[in-house]
Amino acid sequence: MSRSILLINGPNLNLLGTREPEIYGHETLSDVVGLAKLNAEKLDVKLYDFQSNHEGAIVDRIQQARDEGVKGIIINPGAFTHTSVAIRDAILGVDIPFIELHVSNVHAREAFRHHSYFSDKAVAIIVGFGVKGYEYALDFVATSLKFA
Ligand SMILES: O=C1C[C@@](O)(C(=O)O)C[C@@H](O)[C@@H]1O
Repeated sequence: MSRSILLINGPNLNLLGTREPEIYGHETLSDVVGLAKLNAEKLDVKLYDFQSNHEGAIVDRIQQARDEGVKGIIINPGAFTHTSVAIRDAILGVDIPFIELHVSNVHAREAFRHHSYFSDKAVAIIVGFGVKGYEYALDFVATSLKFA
């Protein structure tokens, strides 16, 4: 399979489903990843998935993606969205196009969530669609020429 996509979830997203459910909903990360894998199969793409609470581990995973020939990255950097120059540099360093995704509408929340170290470089941003955003992102990446 020539097209592979990497889905990255940053810190605390392993708690999806139990973490502040009024903001992030009731579906777990394994629900989300399970559905994404099924959809990837239908779209004929290989999906790698990775979750970490550690900045350096995410940097390492992004660097590995280049060796794997990953064509597109979908990333929910969690709180690192608002702090991480290192993850930004990694994703620019490997030169793989990416989509930035947030489950919640970060712009309707605290001011410190309004700034992102990723948005100005992302192909597209998905914000506030709940976990449905992961389905939209995968569909877009798998069918977009930018990720061919
Ligand atoms: O951990 C998260 C999750 C988040 O990225 C989201 O998916 O809505 C929004 C971030 O501000 C927050 O730190």
